[in-house]
Amino acid sequence: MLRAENLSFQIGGNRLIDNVSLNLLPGEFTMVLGPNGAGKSTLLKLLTGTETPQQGQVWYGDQLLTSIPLATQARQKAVLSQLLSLPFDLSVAEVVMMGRYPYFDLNPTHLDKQIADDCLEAVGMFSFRTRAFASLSGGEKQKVHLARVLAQLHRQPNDTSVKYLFLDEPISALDIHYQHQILSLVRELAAENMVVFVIVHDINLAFQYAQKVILMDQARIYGIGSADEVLTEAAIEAVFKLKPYFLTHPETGRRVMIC
Ligand SMILES: Nc1ncnc2c1ncn2[C@@H]1O[C@H](COP(=O)(O)OP(=O)(O)OP(=O)(O)O)[C@@H](O)[C@H]1O
Repeated sequence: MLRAENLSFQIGGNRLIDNVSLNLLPGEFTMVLGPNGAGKSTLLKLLTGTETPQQGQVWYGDQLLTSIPLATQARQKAVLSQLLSLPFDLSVAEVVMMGRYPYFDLNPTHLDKQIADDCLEAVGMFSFRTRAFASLSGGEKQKVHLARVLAQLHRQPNDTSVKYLFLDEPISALDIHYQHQILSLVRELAAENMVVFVIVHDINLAFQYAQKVILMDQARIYGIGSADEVLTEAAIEAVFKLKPYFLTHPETGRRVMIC
């Protein structure tokens, strides 16, 4: 389990995260929603150790995140941030292989190459493996970075340890087919003893995929629970300043929102 207790974080007197506590369970697909500037990406940075809170602590299992050696963290935790450009001129295969860096010393093994290829295949990008990463479209870049984090958390058959996957708007550049393909894939991964924390803006995707929703507003958690519990008419009006209408999906019966 991931446990965050009373996290607060400010920059120059600006409170970006205000006394946030939460538990994230392995096996549970958590989606994080909220308006622009609510603090979603900042919360992700605090939960992954990219930023250090002025107040509060983050625990991975029974260990404080700050006490876990970075080499260990690199094998249990993967992060996809919103920034997709790279400072170097790398091929697609080389970008995905970055996800395997925690596992080899100088040269990737045959297994590392196989895992990288499999992850590219999983996101529909295997045929691009020799292309220059910089030459890809925005959506193609996003898929390659997804393959990189999948390669980083790839499990060996006897590995049952908890893994932690953090994705900041991973489908923002993807067409509707790949939005669903990637979220289905991530849901399958969550079921394999993985803590999954995914920031999205699409409320209907949360109704469809999320097992837990965290709705953020103004540096705090506005609501946490199932999508039906959290994404209510009152909450959406209060947080997004928009009146929603709810329909019922004709086949699945789940809630669908229109505005
Ligand atoms: N380095 C910084 N200095 C000052 N303010 C910052 C800094 N980084 C972020 N902020 C502010 O903190 C707030 C939260 O930012 P954050 O990126 O966490 O929002 P978000 O919920 O992820 O938004 P979005 O949906 O637009 O991506 C924003 O108002 C942002 O302008």
